[in-house]
Amino acid sequence: MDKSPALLRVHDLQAWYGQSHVLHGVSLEVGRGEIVSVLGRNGAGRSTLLKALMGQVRSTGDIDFEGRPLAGLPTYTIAQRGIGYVPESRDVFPALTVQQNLLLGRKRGPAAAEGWREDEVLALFPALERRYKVAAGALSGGEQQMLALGRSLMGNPVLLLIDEPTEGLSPQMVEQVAHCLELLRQRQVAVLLIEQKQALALEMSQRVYVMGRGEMVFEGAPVQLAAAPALQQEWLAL
Ligand SMILES: Nc1ncnc2c1ncn2[C@@H]1O[C@H](COP(=O)(O)OP(=O)(O)OP(=O)(O)O)[C@@H](O)[C@H]1O
Repeated sequence: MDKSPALLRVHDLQAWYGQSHVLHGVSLEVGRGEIVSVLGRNGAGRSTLLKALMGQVRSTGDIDFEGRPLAGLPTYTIAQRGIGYVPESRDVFPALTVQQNLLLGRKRGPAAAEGWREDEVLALFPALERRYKVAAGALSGGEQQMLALGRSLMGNPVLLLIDEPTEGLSPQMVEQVAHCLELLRQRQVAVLLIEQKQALALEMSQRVYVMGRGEMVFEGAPVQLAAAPALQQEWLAL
C-alpha cells in the first residue's frame, strides 16, 4: 500500500490493568502526516492502546517513534518527543482560565519555531475565543473537549493521539473538529484517531484499523473497509 515512511511503529503491544490482560499483541504503523483511525466496539481496547502509547498503563512490546524507542519512557518525556494526547476525559485544568490552559499546552510539547499560534487555535474554536478569560471548569463539556484539543495543538505535536473528540458535541462543534483534522492533515501532523462516528473517521483517514477484543482484526484503506460488510457486521455493528 502506498503510504509515507512510518513515524510510529508499534509491534506486539500487550497491556494489562492489574491481572486483566487487555491488549494481546497489537501492531500498527502511522506514517508522517498520515491520519489513521482505529475503529471498534466499546471495550475493544482502543483507549487502552492510546494510554499504553503514552506510558499510562502497564505494557510490553516495541514502540518506535521517529526511529527511536518510546516504550518505558514517562508520559512527560513522550510529550516532549512530539506526541500529543487528547484523552476521552476532557483533560483540562478547571481552576485555570482558557488562556492559561492554552499557555500550559505550549510547555507540554517540543519547543519549535513553527508551532501553532494561539490566535490560530482560537480561530478554529470560536467558543474558546468568546470564553478566553473564563475558568475552564465553567465551560460546557463540549467546550472543555475543544479546549483539550486546542491545548494539545499548542504543544506543536508531530503526532496527535485523539480519543473520541466528537463525543457529546453539537453538530456545529463536530464540524469544527472535522475542520481541525483537515488542518492537521494540511500541516502534515499525523493523527491516530479513535472516533465513534464511523463516517467521519472514514472520511478523514488515509488508513483504518479495526480492533476487536484487544487485537487488530483489519488494516486497510477506508474503501476496503466499506467493501467488507461481513467484517463490519462482525466487529463494528452494535
Ligand atoms: N481502568 C481500568 N481498569 C480495568 N479494566 C479496564 C480499565 N479501563 C478499561 N478497562 C477494560 O479494558 C478493556 C478495553 O477497554 P478500552 O476502554 O480500552 O476500550 P475502548 O475500545 O476504548 O472502548 P470504550 O469506547 O468503551 O472506552 C475493556 O474490557 C474495559 O472494561
